[in-house]
Amino acid sequence: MTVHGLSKSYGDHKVLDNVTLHLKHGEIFGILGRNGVGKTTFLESIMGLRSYEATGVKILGVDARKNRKMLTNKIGVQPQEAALMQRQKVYEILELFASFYEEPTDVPRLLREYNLDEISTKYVKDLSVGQRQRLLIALSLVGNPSILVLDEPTAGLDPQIRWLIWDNLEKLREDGKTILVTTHNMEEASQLCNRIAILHEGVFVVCDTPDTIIYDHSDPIKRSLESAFINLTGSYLRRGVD
Ligand SMILES: Nc1ncnc2c1ncn2[C@@H]1O[C@H](COP(=O)(O)OP(=O)(O)OP(=O)(O)O)[C@@H](O)[C@H]1O
Repeated sequence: MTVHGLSKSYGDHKVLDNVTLHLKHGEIFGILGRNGVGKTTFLESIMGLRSYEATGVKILGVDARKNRKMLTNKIGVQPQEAALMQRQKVYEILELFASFYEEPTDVPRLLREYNLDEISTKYVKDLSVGQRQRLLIALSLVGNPSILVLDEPTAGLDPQIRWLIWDNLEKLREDGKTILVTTHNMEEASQLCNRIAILHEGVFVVCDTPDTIIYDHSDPIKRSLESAFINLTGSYLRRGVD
């Protein structure tokens, strides 16, 4: 996936300023950045969910704007919570989403992998936060996509569920899937991601492996991704934002 010169403004607020990014096949790529910096805007733009200006966005070698329909089947996007019909059962909603695709993933397998099999007959409205999040990720995989795009997939989850999701994402990478993920979790970014880009004031200020970013940008006495992140994006609080 290659994104060239992508810009996005809301009115006169320029959120993304001519950003460029290249994802390698079969990697987990993390996008980090402070709250409100534009991570979701970036993901939703390349997915065609928001308008944008760009010199070029190529996904799986084809122009994303001209091949939107074809790409819909190749990219798995974690649906918004609102896509969940509260009065449907877990397995029903997975089977419904699966019916939209020509070659869907095996629903019972997804239920097992995301520990949803024991609650497959539960109504969506009765699910816990962790169960809902596992269902949303399972739904992003139901079309058997080549590229998976996840916006903060583990936000607000307990360590057990986070680890289950990390394990499953690692297995997907082993299967050759490319995964683009945003996160505020530095452990997740440094352990799971092959490479990371940090978005700050409209541009990616760094794009490299976690180890290189830590080595190049963190304090020598506090070697960590968090220290590198703070050094690259500032330790100040932003008036009206934080
Ligand atoms: N539809 C919209 N109209 C106007 N402004 C918007 C819109 N969507 C987002 N914004 C603004 O654009 C900026 C970037 O928002 P975005 O949600 O992309 O940030 P983010 O990095 O994903 O944030 P977070 O980490 O808090 O989820 C924010 O200032 C936000 O208020």
